[in-house]
Amino acid sequence: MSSQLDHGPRPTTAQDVRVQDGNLVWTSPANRGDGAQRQVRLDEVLFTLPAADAHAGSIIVCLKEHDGAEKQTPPQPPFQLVALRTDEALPDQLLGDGRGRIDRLPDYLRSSDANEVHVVVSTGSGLGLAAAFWEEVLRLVFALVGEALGEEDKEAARPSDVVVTEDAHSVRRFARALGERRRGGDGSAKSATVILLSGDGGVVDMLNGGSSRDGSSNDSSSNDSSSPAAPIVALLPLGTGNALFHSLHKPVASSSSSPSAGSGPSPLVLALRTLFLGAPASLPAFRASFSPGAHVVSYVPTKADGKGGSMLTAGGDDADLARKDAAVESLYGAIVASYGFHASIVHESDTPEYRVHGSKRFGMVAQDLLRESHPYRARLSVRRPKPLSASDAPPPQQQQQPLEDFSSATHAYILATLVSNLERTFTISPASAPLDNRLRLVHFGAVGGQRTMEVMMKAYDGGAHVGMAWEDGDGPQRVAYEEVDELRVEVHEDDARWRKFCVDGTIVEVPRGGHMVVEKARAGLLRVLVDPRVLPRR
Ligand SMILES: Nc1ncnc2c1ncn2[C@@H]1O[C@H](COP(=O)(O)OP(=O)(O)OP(=O)(O)O)[C@@H](O)[C@H]1O
Repeated sequence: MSSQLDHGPRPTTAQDVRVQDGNLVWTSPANRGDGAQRQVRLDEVLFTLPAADAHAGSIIVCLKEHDGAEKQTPPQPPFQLVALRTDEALPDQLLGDGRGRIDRLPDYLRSSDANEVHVVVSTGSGLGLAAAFWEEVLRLVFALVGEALGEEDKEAARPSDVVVTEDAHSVRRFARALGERRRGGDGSAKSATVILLSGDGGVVDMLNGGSSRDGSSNDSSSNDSSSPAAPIVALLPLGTGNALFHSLHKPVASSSSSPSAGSGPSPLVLALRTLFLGAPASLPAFRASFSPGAHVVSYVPTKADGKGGSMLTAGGDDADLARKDAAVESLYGAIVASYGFHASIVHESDTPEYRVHGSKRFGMVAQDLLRESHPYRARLSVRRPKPLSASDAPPPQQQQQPLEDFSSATHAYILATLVSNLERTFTISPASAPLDNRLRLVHFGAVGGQRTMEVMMKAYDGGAHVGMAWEDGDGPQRVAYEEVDELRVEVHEDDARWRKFCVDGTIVEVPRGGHMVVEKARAGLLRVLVDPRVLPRR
């Protein structure tokens, strides 16, 4: 795929531009004869730009998306970039609610001798729309912005390169090469921004592929400064769950001023606004360490040679897949580390057959797992945060709290997370706020398929599962929810199917008696671009 940007779309001239019922309405001179008005929802407006060739005037850039476009006849492109040019004063509503005006290319998007801007197009993510989004939207937005901002910015607004993934290791390879360049030691290291057209997997690959540092830390206050050298990732949510994106944008996702016009900006609209109007922040991360013998489990198509180890034991037609393992000692994550029901769903739904169903794949596999309702046998221990002293200041001696065992020997759900949402509408940790760098545990015991289902459904109800408590034959039960500094899970299962951990979608299997320890990593491994409205107030 070429990294050359040609011209952006020629903007349509718009007159009588106004806001009406949450819509941006205009008349186009070409259509004057039919008197027809055109409109987009205000929620579809990305931002405005100065018109390049005039002292006055503006370009309004919008993104329309079409559900099920591929099923129409003839098939429609799923995205349509709309650019309007007007010489009129803009309605005030165009500047607000996350819509802004770009008068200068932000530093983090300038390709120069001092800064690289990379676009990573992950063709295997989600429903496979990343390449179309790059070609039909993002490439053109960069061209529009460059043209609008003048000659100097036009050059700077060309991304340094575009990486299109060819296999499951492409992003890691890219991250490793980026890390090596940046650690070159010749003093020439550049800052870098990586625009990820992917799901959460792209972030994990960036965290694990590029880092050479020991990032573990028990110091929860160490997130105050992000290293200026840490690369910035910008998220374009083209995966399935997009947990990190939805969690970072949750406070601004439903703040639309135009309730009459729809349900707020789409994730891709929010993402494009953040890309051009955002601010970098240190990305909170954890480190999951595994006992000896642990290995990452992945599957590769093997029609060609038929080799590769044991086949998937559950989750669809597995005839064309072979397992490919790689030893692992530790992994960084920014989203979730889990054992039990969640890890099993992620593992068993990650087949080509299930992937075509988008986020529905999780529910499909969940049904089977709920029927089985396996009681996961493991020892769970947590290290709780040290209570603040009366003066609310940390005590002078920063001694750790002890690891404490949970009494139950069987479990349905053990999940530690740094984010609020695993999908846009699935709120696993309602107390988590963007960038708060607090690790929270959600846990419940082996309570049976029916009750597990009820707990999960409550998570779709804004995270109402965290207060649930009930009585059953084994006595009082509840969904435990608390902040932890460290989590340790030691697995006592004979069948390897139930010895899977999940770290941000990566599946790790341990031998019987093996364990995973999760603790916060120190700040500065990566930075992430966020909507400035979610930055902590100083
Ligand atoms: N061309 C390709 N061939 C094989 N695998 C690919 C290719 N491109 C990307 N992948 C892999 O596909 C996976 C996509 O994961 P990613 O997290 O981006 O999407 P997702 O799983 O659909 O979304 P989410 O993790 O947000 O639910 C990654 O493991 C990536 O390495």
